[in-house]
Amino acid sequence: MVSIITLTDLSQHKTVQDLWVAVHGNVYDLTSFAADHPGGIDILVECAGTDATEPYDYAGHGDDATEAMVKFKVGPLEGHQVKPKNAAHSIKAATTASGVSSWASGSGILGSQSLLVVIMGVILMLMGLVGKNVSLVDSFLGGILAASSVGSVGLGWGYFKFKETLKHQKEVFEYPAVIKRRKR
Ligand code: HEM
Repeated sequence: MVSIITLTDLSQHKTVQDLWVAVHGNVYDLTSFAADHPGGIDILVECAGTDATEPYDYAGHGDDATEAMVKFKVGPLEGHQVKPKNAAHSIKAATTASGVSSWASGSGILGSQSLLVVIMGVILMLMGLVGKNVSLVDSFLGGILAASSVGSVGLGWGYFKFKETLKHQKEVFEYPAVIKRRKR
């Protein structure tokens, strides 16, 4: 039977000669590995006897580390709460999606505005064709003027919507704070 390790048990193993750390709900005995740790022995000694999940993630460990740590596993840590996987990614996905959808709905409205503008232009041109007091050139210019003003409003609105999308992404990239691993 696998015995659950309490934080008090864990805290008893905090020296170079007896070095345990907990990562993501499991406790690892890194005594034999510490000297070979690519990130250095000091950092392991610093977090020995504690739940080092946060610094572990912060260091940006990859698959090599995940594979290597299996053989050092002692057992599960008591009271570990499993965080929803890829929470940060879900936030990013949701925020980006909302940004994209607002952009998409923006362009949808832009599309209908353009249609409105074309209809207005056509009406004005037809007025020019049938009307006695309006010349074809005047009505055509009127159509262009109306089209460009409505079009500018639409473009301005679309631009602000697009800016919102960028703003969302910036916020997403700012959270959570992750320092990328150095390339070797
Ligand atoms: C639990 C067992 C651990 C194993 C098996 C492990 C393994 C590794 C490996 C293989 C690397 C090289 C980079 C990679 O391939 O990911 C690495 C780098 C590193 N590790 Fe660990 N590690 C462990 C725990 C920790 C802990 C608890 C810390 C605490 C802060 C830590 C801090 C670092 C740092 C700072 C680097 C260097 C990152 C860099 O500069 O590229 N490691 N580790």
